[in-house]
Amino acid sequence: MCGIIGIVAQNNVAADLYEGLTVLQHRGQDAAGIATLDGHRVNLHKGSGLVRDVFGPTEMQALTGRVGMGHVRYPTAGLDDSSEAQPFYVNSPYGIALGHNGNLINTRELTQELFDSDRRHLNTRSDSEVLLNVLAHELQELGPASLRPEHLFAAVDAVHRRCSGAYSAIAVVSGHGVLCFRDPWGIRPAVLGVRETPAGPEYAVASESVALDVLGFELMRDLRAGEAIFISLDGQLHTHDSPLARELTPCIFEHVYFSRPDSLLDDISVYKARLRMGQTLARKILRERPDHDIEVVIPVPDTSRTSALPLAYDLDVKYREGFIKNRYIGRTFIMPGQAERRKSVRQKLNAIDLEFRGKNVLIVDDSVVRGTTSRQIIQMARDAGARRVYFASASPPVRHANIYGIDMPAASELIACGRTEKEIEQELGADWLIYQDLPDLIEACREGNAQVSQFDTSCFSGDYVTGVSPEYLEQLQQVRSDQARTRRREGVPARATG
Ligand SMILES: O=P(O)(O)OC[C@H]1O[C@H](OP(=O)(O)OP(=O)(O)O)[C@H](O)[C@@H]1O
Ligand SMILES: NC(=O)CC[C@H](N)C(=O)O
Ligand SMILES: [Mg+2]
Repeated sequence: MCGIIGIVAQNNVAADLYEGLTVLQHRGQDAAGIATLDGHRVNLHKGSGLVRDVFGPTEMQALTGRVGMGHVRYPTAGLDDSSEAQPFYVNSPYGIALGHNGNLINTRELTQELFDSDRRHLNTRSDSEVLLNVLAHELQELGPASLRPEHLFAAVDAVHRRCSGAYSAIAVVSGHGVLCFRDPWGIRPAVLGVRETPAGPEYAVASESVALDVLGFELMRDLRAGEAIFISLDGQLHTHDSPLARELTPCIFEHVYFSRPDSLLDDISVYKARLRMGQTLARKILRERPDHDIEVVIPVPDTSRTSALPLAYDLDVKYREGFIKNRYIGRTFIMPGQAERRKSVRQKLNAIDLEFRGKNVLIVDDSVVRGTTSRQIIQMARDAGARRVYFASASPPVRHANIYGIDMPAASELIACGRTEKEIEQELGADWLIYQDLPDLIEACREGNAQVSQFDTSCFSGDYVTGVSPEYLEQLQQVRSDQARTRRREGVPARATG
C-alpha cells in the first residue's frame, strides 16, 4: 500500500510534500520520492528507505517549485529496489511524473501493447511505469500543443478503458499542473483538500485525510470512483466523473490495518470503524462462550489497540498493555521478506510478564495474515507465564491473495489458506482462536457511511470486483511469493513480470 500526495501551492512546496510523506510513512517504508515543477523543469529525487533517509538538505534545496507530488512505496510488483522507487518520469508528451498506489492486474498485456503498438519503452518491471506510459500515450494521441483539462480527462478515461486493477495516482504535468485519478471502482483511497491563503486557495490530494490535517488543509471530500481532478498552475480546480465509473468498492483492509486511525476514508472514520470491530467481536465471543473465563484483554500494538479497548469493555474484563512496542521499529507486515518480518516481531514487541502470569489472557490483533506475529506473540505470552492463551482477530481469516496493492501475492503463504479455524488455532498454538465474521466487519465499516454499499473484501472472500483470471493469480504467486523473491535475491532470474 503506497502513499501519495500532490500539492498546488502559492510558494515552494517541497517542505510540505516531505511533511505529508512522513505522515503517510505507515503506507510504505521501502522507498520515497518527490517531483516538483519549476517552470517547465521537473525536479525529481527518489531512493530506497524512509522519507528521512532519502531526503537531506541538499536534495530538498534542489526541489524548487510551488507544485509537486510525493510517494512512499510498499512494493507489490516488479523489483523491491531503488530503481523502481516512484515517481516515474516520461519526457513525452509535456514531461510527466507519476506516483501510484495500487496494483495493475493486466501489466503483461499492457506491456506488450506498449512495445508493439504504442512504441513506448519501459525500463523497469513496475506496473506503475506501465500506468504512466499508458497515460502518456493516450495524451500523446490526443495531441494538442495547448493542453486543456478535457484532454487530460479524456486520457484518464482511456486509462480506465485499458488498465485493470486498482489505482489511485497523482501526476505532475510540466507546464500545466497536478492530475489525480481514482480507478473505476475506487478501490484505493484518494482525498481532496483546500488551504486558504491571502494569495488564494491552495489544493492538495492525498491517500489519506491525515496528511491534509497535518499540513493545515481542510478536507473537502474523497474522489469518487473513477473520478479525475486537475489543478492547474493558476490554482483552478477541474473535476471529471468518468462514464466508466462503477459502484464505489473501497478496500476494507484500509480500515482493518492500513490507514491511520485519525483518517477519514470515504467519509468513514477509521478509528470509529475499528472501535465497532471490537464491539462486534465482543458480541461474538459472548454469543459463542457466554461463560468464558477471560481475565484480561491484551492488544498487539499498534493497530489492534483501537479495537481491543471496546472489546475488553464490552466483555467487562480488564484491558492491559501487556506488550510494549519499540517505537523505532517500523511496521512488520509491510517488510519485504519473511525472515526480516520474523526477526522484527521479536525486536519490536516485548512482554510485561506480570500482566500474563497465571492469567487467562485474550490477545487481540487486527488481522492474522501469514501468522508471523500471532505465532510468536502466543509463545511470548506462554513464556511470560499465562495460564491460557486465547487469540482474537478483528478481521476474518485471510484466505486469498490480494491483487489490489497489498503484498499478499501467494495464497499458500497465508496461514488460513486451506485450513479450518480449528487447524489454524492448532498451527498458532492458541487455546482458542476467534475471528470476526465478514458481515460484522462490513457492517462495522458501513455504519460510518451507509452510502458505501460494498467493499473490496477479496482477501477474505475471494470475490475480486474487477474479475481476475486464474492465470494471473498463478503468475503472481510464481513471481512474488517469498520463495520466488529469495531465489531472485540469490541470483536465480525471475520467470515472468508481476
Ligand atoms: O499475520 P502477520 O503476517 O504477522 O500479519 C499481521 C500483523 O501485521 C500487522 O502488524 P505490523 O507490525 O505490520 O503493524 P502495526 O504496528 O501497525 O500493528 C498487523 O497489525 C498484524 O499485527
Ligand atoms: N502498494 C502499492 O500501492 C504499490 C504500487 C506499485 N504497484 C509498486 O509496486 O510500486
Ligand atoms: Mg500489528
